[in-house]
Amino acid sequence: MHQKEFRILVINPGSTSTKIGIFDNERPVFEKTIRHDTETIHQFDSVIDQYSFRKDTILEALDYEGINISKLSCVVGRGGLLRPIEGGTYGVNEAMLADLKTGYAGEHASNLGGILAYEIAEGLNIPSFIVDPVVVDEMDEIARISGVPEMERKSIFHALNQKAVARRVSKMLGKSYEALRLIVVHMGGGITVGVHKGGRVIDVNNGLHGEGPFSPERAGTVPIGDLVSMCFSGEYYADEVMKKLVGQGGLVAYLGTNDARTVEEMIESGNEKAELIYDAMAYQVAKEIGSASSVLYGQVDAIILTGGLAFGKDFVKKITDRVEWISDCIIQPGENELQALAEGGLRVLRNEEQAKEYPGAKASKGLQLD
Ligand SMILES: Nc1ncnc2c1ncn2[C@@H]1O[C@H](COP(=O)(O)OP(=O)(O)O)[C@@H](O)[C@H]1O
Ligand SMILES: CCCC(=O)OP(=O)(O)O
Repeated sequence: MHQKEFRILVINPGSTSTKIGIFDNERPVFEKTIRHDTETIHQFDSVIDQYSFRKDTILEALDYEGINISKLSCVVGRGGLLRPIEGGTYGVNEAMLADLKTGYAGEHASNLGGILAYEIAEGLNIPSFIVDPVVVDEMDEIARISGVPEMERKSIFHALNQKAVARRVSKMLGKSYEALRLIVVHMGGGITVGVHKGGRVIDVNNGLHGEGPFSPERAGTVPIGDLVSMCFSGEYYADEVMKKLVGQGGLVAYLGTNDARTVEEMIESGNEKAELIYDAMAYQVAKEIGSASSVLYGQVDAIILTGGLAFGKDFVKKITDRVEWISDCIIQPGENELQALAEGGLRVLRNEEQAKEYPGAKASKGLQLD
Protein backbone atom coordinates (compact mmCIF):
# COMPACT_ATOMS: atom_id res chain seq x y z
CA MET A 1 0.00 0.00 0.00
CA HIS A 2 1.22 3.51 -0.80
CA GLN A 3 2.40 5.27 2.37
CA LYS A 4 0.87 8.65 3.19
CA GLU A 5 3.31 11.52 2.63
CA PHE A 6 3.87 14.00 5.46
CA ARG A 7 5.82 17.25 5.07
CA ILE A 8 7.66 18.30 8.23
CA LEU A 9 9.49 21.52 9.13
CA VAL A 10 12.26 20.95 11.69
CA ILE A 11 13.96 23.73 13.64
CA ASN A 12 17.18 23.33 15.61
CA PRO A 13 18.35 26.50 17.33
CA GLY A 14 21.93 26.04 18.62
CA SER A 15 24.12 28.53 20.45
CA THR A 16 26.07 29.43 17.30
CA SER A 17 23.56 28.58 14.56
CA THR A 18 19.97 27.95 13.52
CA LYS A 19 19.55 24.76 11.49
CA ILE A 20 16.34 24.08 9.61
CA GLY A 21 15.07 21.33 7.36
CA ILE A 22 12.06 20.25 5.34
CA PHE A 23 11.43 16.50 5.23
CA ASP A 24 8.96 14.57 3.09
CA ASN A 25 8.53 11.63 5.41
CA GLU A 26 12.14 10.57 6.24
CA ARG A 27 13.56 12.21 3.11
CA PRO A 28 15.29 15.60 3.48
CA VAL A 29 14.28 17.94 0.65
CA PHE A 30 15.89 21.07 2.08
CA GLU A 31 18.44 21.65 4.85
CA LYS A 32 20.19 24.84 5.83
CA THR A 33 22.59 25.92 8.57
CA ILE A 34 22.46 29.63 9.31
CA ARG A 35 25.50 30.60 11.39
CA HIS A 36 25.29 33.45 13.91
CA ASP A 37 28.55 35.19 14.74
CA THR A 38 29.44 36.42 18.23
CA GLU A 39 28.36 40.04 17.54
CA THR A 40 24.93 39.00 16.26
CA ILE A 41 24.20 36.83 19.31
CA HIS A 42 25.57 39.34 21.81
CA GLN A 43 23.25 42.13 20.69
CA PHE A 44 20.46 40.29 22.56
CA ASP A 45 20.27 40.40 26.35
CA SER A 46 18.62 37.00 26.65
CA VAL A 47 17.78 33.94 24.58
CA ILE A 48 14.08 34.77 24.52
CA ASP A 49 14.96 38.18 23.05
CA GLN A 50 16.30 36.29 20.00
CA TYR A 51 12.83 34.94 19.23
CA SER A 52 11.80 37.38 16.45
CA PHE A 53 15.30 37.40 14.93
CA ARG A 54 15.41 33.57 14.69
CA LYS A 55 11.80 33.34 13.46
CA ASP A 56 12.39 35.92 10.69
CA THR A 57 15.63 34.17 9.73
CA ILE A 58 13.78 30.87 9.34
CA LEU A 59 10.82 32.26 7.41
CA GLU A 60 13.10 34.27 5.11
CA ALA A 61 15.22 31.18 4.36
CA LEU A 62 12.11 29.14 3.50
CA ASP A 63 10.67 31.97 1.41
CA TYR A 64 13.97 32.33 -0.46
CA GLU A 65 13.79 28.63 -1.37
CA GLY A 66 10.18 29.06 -2.55
CA ILE A 67 8.90 26.64 0.12
CA ASN A 68 5.19 27.07 0.82
CA ILE A 69 4.67 26.37 4.53
CA SER A 70 0.89 25.98 4.16
CA LYS A 71 1.58 22.40 2.98
CA LEU A 72 3.21 21.36 6.26
CA SER A 73 1.85 18.47 8.37
CA CYS A 74 3.65 19.48 11.60
CA VAL A 75 6.56 21.50 12.96
CA VAL A 76 9.21 19.90 15.21
CA GLY A 77 11.69 21.89 17.31
CA ARG A 78 14.69 20.95 19.42
CA GLY A 79 13.60 20.96 23.03
CA GLY A 80 15.23 23.12 25.66
CA LEU A 81 15.85 23.50 29.37
CA LEU A 82 12.65 21.95 30.70
CA ARG A 83 12.07 19.85 33.81
CA PRO A 84 14.04 16.55 33.69
CA ILE A 85 12.07 14.11 31.51
CA GLU A 86 12.58 10.80 29.73
CA GLY A 87 13.47 10.77 26.04
CA GLY A 88 10.82 10.76 23.30
CA THR A 89 8.48 13.02 21.31
CA TYR A 90 6.40 15.52 23.29
CA GLY A 91 3.50 17.67 22.07
CA VAL A 92 4.16 21.36 22.79
CA ASN A 93 1.64 22.39 25.46
CA GLU A 94 0.98 25.48 27.57
CA ALA A 95 3.04 24.20 30.49
CA MET A 96 6.02 23.54 28.21
CA LEU A 97 5.76 26.97 26.60
CA ALA A 98 5.73 28.62 30.01
CA ASP A 99 8.84 26.70 31.15
CA LEU A 100 10.67 27.40 27.88
CA LYS A 101 9.81 31.07 28.02
CA THR A 102 10.93 31.57 31.62
CA GLY A 103 13.88 29.23 31.17
CA TYR A 104 12.86 26.74 33.89
CA ALA A 105 16.36 25.26 34.08
CA GLY A 106 18.27 28.17 32.54
CA GLU A 107 18.90 29.85 29.22
CA HIS A 108 19.90 28.06 26.03
CA ALA A 109 19.05 28.61 22.37
CA SER A 110 17.16 25.30 22.30
CA ASN A 111 14.49 26.93 24.53
CA LEU A 112 13.41 28.66 21.32
CA GLY A 113 12.92 25.33 19.47
CA GLY A 114 9.58 24.45 21.05
CA ILE A 115 8.40 28.06 21.04
CA LEU A 116 9.20 28.59 17.35
CA ALA A 117 7.65 25.24 16.41
CA TYR A 118 4.48 26.12 18.31
CA GLU A 119 4.17 29.66 16.95
CA ILE A 120 4.63 28.60 13.32
CA ALA A 121 2.38 25.53 13.68
CA GLU A 122 -0.39 27.39 15.48
CA GLY A 123 -0.81 29.81 12.57
CA LEU A 124 -1.23 26.80 10.26
CA ASN A 125 -3.48 24.83 12.62
CA ILE A 126 -1.12 21.85 12.69
CA PRO A 127 0.59 20.10 15.63
CA SER A 128 4.00 21.01 17.06
CA PHE A 129 6.44 18.72 18.87
CA ILE A 130 9.84 18.57 20.50
CA VAL A 131 12.05 15.44 20.54
CA ASP A 132 14.73 14.32 23.06
CA PRO A 133 15.32 17.74 24.66
CA VAL A 134 18.64 18.73 26.25
CA VAL A 135 17.27 17.74 29.70
CA VAL A 136 16.78 14.03 28.91
CA ASP A 137 17.84 12.42 32.18
CA GLU A 138 19.00 8.79 32.36
CA MET A 139 21.83 9.30 34.85
CA ASP A 140 22.78 6.72 37.46
CA GLU A 141 22.13 7.76 41.06
CA ILE A 142 25.85 7.69 41.86
CA ALA A 143 26.51 10.25 39.10
CA ARG A 144 24.14 12.77 40.69
CA ILE A 145 26.23 13.24 43.82
CA SER A 146 28.25 16.45 43.60
CA GLY A 147 29.98 16.78 46.96
CA VAL A 148 27.65 19.55 48.18
CA PRO A 149 24.31 18.07 49.31
CA GLU A 150 22.35 21.15 48.21
CA MET A 151 23.69 20.82 44.66
CA GLU A 152 22.77 17.77 42.58
CA ARG A 153 24.63 17.13 39.31
CA LYS A 154 22.23 17.54 36.37
CA SER A 155 21.88 15.92 32.97
CA ILE A 156 22.03 18.75 30.41
CA PHE A 157 23.56 17.68 27.12
CA HIS A 158 23.17 17.13 23.38
CA ALA A 159 20.73 14.27 24.02
CA LEU A 160 19.18 14.30 20.55
CA ASN A 161 22.42 13.97 18.61
CA GLN A 162 24.25 11.78 21.15
CA LYS A 163 21.43 9.21 21.05
CA ALA A 164 20.98 9.40 17.25
CA VAL A 165 24.72 9.02 16.53
CA ALA A 166 25.14 6.26 19.12
CA ARG A 167 22.33 4.30 17.42
CA ARG A 168 23.82 4.90 13.95
CA VAL A 169 27.30 3.72 15.03
CA SER A 170 25.82 0.68 16.79
CA LYS A 171 24.20 -0.28 13.49
CA MET A 172 27.53 0.23 11.70
CA LEU A 173 29.17 -2.09 14.25
CA GLY A 174 26.42 -4.69 13.75
CA LYS A 175 25.36 -4.58 17.43
CA SER A 176 22.35 -3.24 19.29
CA TYR A 177 22.76 0.15 21.00
CA GLU A 178 21.73 -1.49 24.26
CA ALA A 179 24.58 -4.03 24.02
CA LEU A 180 27.36 -1.45 23.63
CA ARG A 181 29.41 0.68 26.03
CA LEU A 182 30.14 3.95 24.27
CA ILE A 183 31.62 7.35 25.01
CA VAL A 184 29.94 9.94 22.79
CA VAL A 185 31.54 13.38 22.53
CA HIS A 186 29.41 16.12 20.98
CA MET A 187 31.50 19.19 20.16
CA GLY A 188 29.41 22.18 19.10
CA GLY A 189 28.87 25.59 20.72
CA GLY A 190 28.90 23.51 23.93
CA ILE A 191 30.80 20.25 24.46
CA THR A 192 29.31 17.21 26.21
CA VAL A 193 30.89 13.80 26.89
CA GLY A 194 28.25 11.13 27.52
CA VAL A 195 28.75 7.63 28.93
CA HIS A 196 26.28 5.32 27.14
CA LYS A 197 25.64 1.90 28.70
CA GLY A 198 22.68 -0.43 28.23
CA GLY A 199 20.97 2.14 25.96
CA ARG A 200 21.10 4.86 28.65
CA VAL A 201 23.33 7.88 29.17
CA ILE A 202 24.39 7.03 32.70
CA ASP A 203 26.70 10.01 33.19
CA VAL A 204 27.47 13.19 31.27
CA ASN A 205 28.96 16.59 32.03
CA ASN A 206 26.43 19.40 32.38
CA GLY A 207 27.36 21.06 29.08
CA LEU A 208 25.74 24.34 29.94
CA HIS A 209 26.50 25.33 33.50
CA GLY A 210 30.18 24.99 34.23
CA GLU A 211 31.15 21.34 33.92
CA GLY A 212 33.56 19.60 31.58
CA PRO A 213 35.79 21.00 28.84
CA PHE A 214 35.62 24.64 27.80
CA SER A 215 34.01 25.06 24.39
CA PRO A 216 33.63 27.68 21.63
CA GLU A 217 31.35 29.76 23.86
CA ARG A 218 31.42 28.19 27.35
CA ALA A 219 33.82 28.13 30.27
CA GLY A 220 33.30 24.51 31.36
CA THR A 221 34.78 23.60 34.77
CA VAL A 222 36.59 26.57 36.36
CA PRO A 223 38.61 26.97 39.59
CA ILE A 224 35.67 27.08 41.99
CA GLY A 225 37.23 29.22 44.76
CA ASP A 226 38.16 31.90 42.23
CA LEU A 227 34.62 31.82 40.86
CA VAL A 228 33.18 32.41 44.35
CA SER A 229 35.59 35.33 44.85
CA MET A 230 34.56 36.80 41.49
CA CYS A 231 30.87 36.51 42.40
CA PHE A 232 31.38 38.43 45.66
CA SER A 233 33.94 40.93 44.39
CA GLY A 234 31.23 43.54 43.88
CA GLU A 235 32.46 44.04 40.31
CA TYR A 236 29.79 41.97 38.56
CA TYR A 237 26.05 41.38 38.57
CA ALA A 238 24.95 37.73 38.61
CA ASP A 239 23.95 37.78 34.94
CA GLU A 240 27.39 39.15 33.98
CA VAL A 241 29.13 36.27 35.74
CA MET A 242 26.72 33.81 34.11
CA LYS A 243 27.58 35.24 30.67
CA LYS A 244 31.28 34.71 31.39
CA LEU A 245 30.44 31.02 31.86
CA VAL A 246 27.86 30.62 29.07
CA GLY A 247 27.94 32.66 25.86
CA GLN A 248 31.11 34.65 26.48
CA GLY A 249 33.37 31.91 27.83
CA GLY A 250 35.81 29.54 26.10
CA LEU A 251 37.08 30.53 22.64
CA VAL A 252 34.95 33.71 22.70
CA ALA A 253 36.67 34.90 25.91
CA TYR A 254 40.21 34.05 24.86
CA LEU A 255 40.07 34.77 21.12
CA GLY A 256 36.90 36.80 20.44
CA THR A 257 35.23 34.26 18.16
CA ASN A 258 32.93 31.23 18.51
CA ASP A 259 34.05 29.95 15.09
CA ALA A 260 36.68 27.21 15.18
CA ARG A 261 37.49 27.83 11.52
CA THR A 262 38.48 31.41 12.34
CA VAL A 263 40.73 30.02 15.12
CA GLU A 264 42.32 27.64 12.60
CA GLU A 265 43.03 30.60 10.30
CA MET A 266 44.58 32.50 13.23
CA ILE A 267 46.84 29.52 13.91
CA GLU A 268 47.76 29.27 10.19
CA SER A 269 48.87 32.86 10.28
CA GLY A 270 51.19 32.19 13.24
CA ASN A 271 49.04 33.31 16.22
CA GLU A 272 50.64 31.41 19.13
CA LYS A 273 47.94 32.31 21.64
CA ALA A 274 45.28 30.85 19.33
CA GLU A 275 47.35 27.67 19.05
CA LEU A 276 47.69 27.32 22.83
CA ILE A 277 43.96 27.88 23.45
CA TYR A 278 42.89 25.46 20.70
CA ASP A 279 45.33 22.85 22.06
CA ALA A 280 43.94 23.42 25.56
CA MET A 281 40.36 22.84 24.38
CA ALA A 282 41.39 19.51 22.80
CA TYR A 283 43.37 18.63 25.96
CA GLN A 284 40.33 19.23 28.16
CA VAL A 285 38.10 17.14 25.87
CA ALA A 286 40.63 14.27 26.07
CA LYS A 287 40.75 14.54 29.89
CA GLU A 288 36.95 14.33 30.07
CA ILE A 289 37.00 11.21 27.85
CA GLY A 290 39.59 9.65 30.20
CA SER A 291 37.31 10.39 33.13
CA ALA A 292 34.29 8.93 31.29
CA SER A 293 36.25 5.74 30.54
CA SER A 294 36.68 5.11 34.28
CA VAL A 295 32.86 5.07 34.65
CA LEU A 296 32.94 2.03 32.32
CA TYR A 297 35.90 0.42 34.15
CA GLY A 298 37.90 1.00 30.96
CA GLN A 299 35.69 -1.38 28.97
CA VAL A 300 34.78 0.96 26.12
CA ASP A 301 33.56 -0.41 22.76
CA ALA A 302 34.10 2.90 20.95
CA ILE A 303 34.66 6.61 21.43
CA ILE A 304 32.54 8.65 19.03
CA LEU A 305 33.48 12.25 18.15
CA THR A 306 30.64 14.27 16.63
CA GLY A 307 29.31 17.86 16.24
CA GLY A 308 30.66 20.77 14.18
CA LEU A 309 34.16 20.72 15.70
CA ALA A 310 34.60 17.11 14.56
CA PHE A 311 35.00 18.52 11.02
CA GLY A 312 38.32 20.00 12.14
CA LYS A 313 40.87 17.28 11.28
CA ASP A 314 43.73 18.80 13.30
CA PHE A 315 41.48 19.33 16.31
CA VAL A 316 40.23 15.75 16.14
CA LYS A 317 43.79 14.43 15.89
CA LYS A 318 44.83 16.40 18.98
CA ILE A 319 42.11 14.50 20.89
CA THR A 320 42.49 11.03 19.38
CA ASP A 321 46.29 11.08 19.92
CA ARG A 322 45.58 11.27 23.66
CA VAL A 323 42.68 8.78 23.92
CA GLU A 324 43.01 6.07 21.29
CA TRP A 325 44.70 3.81 23.85
CA ILE A 326 41.29 3.62 25.54
CA SER A 327 39.30 2.43 22.51
CA ASP A 328 38.71 2.90 18.78
CA CYS A 329 37.73 6.46 17.84
CA ILE A 330 34.91 6.83 15.33
CA ILE A 331 34.49 10.27 13.78
CA GLN A 332 30.96 11.37 12.84
CA PRO A 333 31.27 15.10 11.98
CA GLY A 334 28.23 17.38 12.17
CA GLU A 335 25.05 16.11 13.65
CA ASN A 336 22.02 14.07 12.83
CA GLU A 337 19.64 16.29 14.72
CA LEU A 338 17.40 17.47 11.87
CA GLN A 339 16.80 13.89 10.72
CA ALA A 340 16.21 12.75 14.32
CA LEU A 341 13.68 15.56 14.87
CA ALA A 342 11.83 14.71 11.66
CA GLU A 343 11.71 11.01 12.52
CA GLY A 344 10.42 11.79 16.04
CA GLY A 345 7.54 13.84 14.57
CA LEU A 346 6.87 11.24 11.89
CA ARG A 347 6.47 8.40 14.39
CA VAL A 348 3.63 10.34 16.00
CA LEU A 349 1.98 11.40 12.71
CA ARG A 350 2.00 7.75 11.64
CA ASN A 351 0.52 6.68 14.98
CA GLU A 352 3.52 4.43 15.60
CA GLU A 353 3.97 6.27 18.88
CA GLN A 354 1.81 8.54 21.00
CA ALA A 355 3.17 12.00 21.74
CA LYS A 356 4.09 12.24 25.42
CA GLU A 357 2.56 14.97 27.52
CA TYR A 358 4.94 17.41 29.18
CA PRO A 359 4.20 17.35 32.90
CA GLY A 360 5.10 20.92 34.01
CA ALA A 361 2.79 23.20 35.97
CA LYS A 362 -0.10 24.62 33.92
CA ALA A 363 0.37 28.19 32.76
CA SER A 364 -2.07 30.91 31.76
CA LYS A 365 -2.88 31.09 28.06
CA GLY A 366 -1.27 33.44 25.59
CA LEU A 367 2.45 34.09 25.36
CA GLN A 368 3.29 37.56 24.11
CA LEU A 369 6.37 37.08 21.97
CA ASP A 370 6.08 39.23 18.87
N1 LIG B 1 34.55 22.44 8.84
C1 LIG B 1 34.76 22.81 10.10
N2 LIG B 1 36.00 22.75 10.64
C2 LIG B 1 36.22 23.14 11.93
N3 LIG B 1 35.23 23.57 12.76
C3 LIG B 1 33.99 23.64 12.27
C4 LIG B 1 33.67 23.27 10.92
N4 LIG B 1 32.34 23.44 10.74
C5 LIG B 1 31.83 23.92 11.92
N5 LIG B 1 32.83 24.04 12.82
C6 LIG B 1 32.74 24.58 14.19
O1 LIG B 1 31.80 23.86 14.97
C7 LIG B 1 31.23 24.75 15.93
C8 LIG B 1 29.71 24.70 15.80
O2 LIG B 1 29.26 23.40 15.88
P1 LIG B 1 27.70 23.05 15.77
O3 LIG B 1 27.58 21.59 16.10
O4 LIG B 1 27.17 23.54 14.49
O5 LIG B 1 27.19 23.95 17.00
P2 LIG B 1 25.78 24.48 17.47
O6 LIG B 1 24.76 23.46 17.02
O7 LIG B 1 25.97 24.55 18.93
O8 LIG B 1 25.54 25.84 16.88
C9 LIG B 1 31.72 26.16 15.60
O9 LIG B 1 32.81 26.52 16.44
C10 LIG B 1 32.16 25.98 14.17
O10 LIG B 1 33.18 26.92 13.82
C1 LIG C 1 22.71 22.61 26.56
C2 LIG C 1 23.49 21.46 25.98
C3 LIG C 1 23.36 21.43 24.50
C4 LIG C 1 24.26 22.42 23.82
O1 LIG C 1 25.27 22.88 24.38
O2 LIG C 1 23.91 22.74 22.55
P1 LIG C 1 24.75 23.69 21.55
O3 LIG C 1 26.10 23.13 21.39
O4 LIG C 1 23.94 23.64 20.30
O5 LIG C 1 24.77 25.06 22.16
